[in-house]
Amino acid sequence: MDAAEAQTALEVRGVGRRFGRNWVLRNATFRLPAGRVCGLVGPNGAGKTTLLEILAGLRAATEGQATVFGAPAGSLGAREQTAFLAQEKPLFPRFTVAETLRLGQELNPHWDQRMAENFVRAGNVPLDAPVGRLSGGQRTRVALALALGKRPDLILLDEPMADLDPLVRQETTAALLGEVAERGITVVISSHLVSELDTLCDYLLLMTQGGLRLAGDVDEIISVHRLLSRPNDAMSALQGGLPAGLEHHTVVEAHWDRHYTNVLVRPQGPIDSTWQISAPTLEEVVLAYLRQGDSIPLISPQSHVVGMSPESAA
Ligand SMILES: Nc1ncnc2c1ncn2[C@@H]1O[C@H](COP(=O)(O)OP(=O)(O)OP(=O)(O)O)[C@@H](O)[C@H]1O
Repeated sequence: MDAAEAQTALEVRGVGRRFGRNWVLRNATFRLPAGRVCGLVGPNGAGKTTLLEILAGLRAATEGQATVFGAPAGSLGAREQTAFLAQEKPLFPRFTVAETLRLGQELNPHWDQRMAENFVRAGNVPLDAPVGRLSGGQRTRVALALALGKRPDLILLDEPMADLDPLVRQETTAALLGEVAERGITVVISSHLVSELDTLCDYLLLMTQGGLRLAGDVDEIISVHRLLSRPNDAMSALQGGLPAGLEHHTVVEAHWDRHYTNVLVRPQGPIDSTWQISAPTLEEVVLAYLRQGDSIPLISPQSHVVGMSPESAA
């Protein structure tokens, strides 16, 4: 394995999945560098769970290939390096927390008992309590301890915090991020909590029913976008088309309120001085792409897969 490969956690080439006659995922192509915390965002039904299950080796792709640290997804080599946590957190309700961790130890040859125990203790989870009697937050801690105890290089999380109250979610997220940063673990975490993404991840994959729309470093994604605003000119507001003077830029979304025209663009050169220009937040960028499901994809250079043509440049 050469140096460039060693730094790649995931390489996904033209991956698609069909259920019956319906394609739910088509031509997903991206690379995820190792050591990143990657948010996976998209509307209901965009195929996030399907993609995570393919990466975890729980489901076969109908087309394309995915590798995990160079090993084909689903192979023993890939599964040994990967921990997957589904939204339902399947745990045995009658097992105590200690018994659950013991099971983790039995099933995983590289199990780190001390780390798993410390992780549940730090969340005030009693080791002798049956899992079925724990709160949602405590159950999430136990499920995360099982994932971390395996000492994986990659953790795939499917909306693990969706059912937690904001404070517990914040606390659990901080604990998880602390552990993964210390161990250099790569994380892919799907989430609908767009406003919390910037505290969670430093890399982003955004998919809609039309396919992958954004892939890349969060700072890079934000830096190639601008929010433009100027008082409405009556004609363009009436016509509702592309605001005049933006033909050379990639317009992600334009909308008109009573007084202003507001546009999110990927500038392709100087912007006309009639616009007020500001930098968008990650939330503003993500919401615009979610609303405009078919915008031109932005796959950052770091996310390009060698030998595959990027769907688009900035
Ligand atoms: N086993 C299956 N058989 C048939 N269709 C399926 C199956 N699993 C998923 N689908 C369909 O595939 C599509 C994508 O589902 P998936 O769960 O991957 O989306 P998602 O982006 O994770 O959605 P959500 O945000 O609601 O969790 C959905 O339309 C779903 O109904």
